[in-house]
Amino acid sequence: MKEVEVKCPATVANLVCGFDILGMALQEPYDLMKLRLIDEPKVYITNKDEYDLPTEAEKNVAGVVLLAIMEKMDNKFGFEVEIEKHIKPGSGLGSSAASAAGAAVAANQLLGNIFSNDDLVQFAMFGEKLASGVKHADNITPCIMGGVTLIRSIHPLDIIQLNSPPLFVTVVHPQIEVKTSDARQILRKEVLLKDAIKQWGNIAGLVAGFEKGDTDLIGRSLEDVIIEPVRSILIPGFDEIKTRSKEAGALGGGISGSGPSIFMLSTKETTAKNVEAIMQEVFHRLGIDYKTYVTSIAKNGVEVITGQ
Ligand SMILES: Nc1ncnc2c1ncn2[C@@H]1O[C@H](COP(=O)(O)OP(=O)(O)O)[C@@H](O)[C@H]1O
Ligand SMILES: N[C@@H](CCOP(=O)(O)O)C(=O)O
Repeated sequence: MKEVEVKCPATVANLVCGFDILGMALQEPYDLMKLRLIDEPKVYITNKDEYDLPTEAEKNVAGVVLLAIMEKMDNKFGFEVEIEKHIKPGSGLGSSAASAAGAAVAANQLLGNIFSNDDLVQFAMFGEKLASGVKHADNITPCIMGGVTLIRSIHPLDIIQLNSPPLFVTVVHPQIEVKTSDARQILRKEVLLKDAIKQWGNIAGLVAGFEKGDTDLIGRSLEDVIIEPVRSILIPGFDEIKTRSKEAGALGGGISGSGPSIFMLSTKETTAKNVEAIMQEVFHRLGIDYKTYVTSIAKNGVEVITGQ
């Protein structure tokens, strides 16, 4: 029986100003997933974690991605899936994307790598549509390809992999769930021209900063005048963490994906650890359980650990 095991990284989508178009993969946390090819054209899902996610293929993001792949291959086979989740659903750390991207990459490995990265992103977007109601690729693309990625367009798909200087990423995940679908519904549908001008200046600055390895430019460009003012209201301690982290030397940061996680970028590990201490102090004082990570940008996306 053909089987593969993959490691599926967490991702930070948006990178503050790039709503739905920018994202990066993290070294930590990550999910594990095992996939086996079976003769029956069905998807059987087993959860090996505490999150009680749906096991029906149509309700699990990994399941819908595999069903899409099976349909493309005329339903000649099926899959058994074991998901061991360490990225809590509704974290803003791309939990759904890790399963969607992991399923696409693992299935491709079992099928002899017949699909391109663009094909895998297209398949994985079925999972994001299920999780958030909308096809967006800013988590699944860095999850599949690693590093920092830009989605110039999803119709047609146009992905640009960006360079990045070595940076430390400090993340705090307050243990409250914010569903991406809810965090999208509260957004205003229209944008003022003056805000749009500021935002596209920041996006261009951020992309240029990553490409040139200009960390000061990255820091100056980590500003969001459209989404953050609305969503940050859902995250206790957000303003204090951002202000104090920058005072401690972080380049900047903001909401990870749709929240509630917050991330900050630093050039030095000591700064990243000081930022972690600030995050811990704030959530401890607020009496909210949390998890923190001091990690870095993952060069690789979903990795095959064992199997053919
Ligand atoms: N394999 C899966 N992994 C994570 N979430 C899943 C999975 N399958 C279905 N879901 C659903 O997707 C939603 C979580 O996705 P989302 O709100 O985008 O959170 P995150 O920001 O952590 O990706 C939850 O409603 C969860 O039940
Ligand atoms: N661009 C999306 C990203 C959602 O990321 P997640 O990690 O919260 O699933 C959005 O901001 O809605």
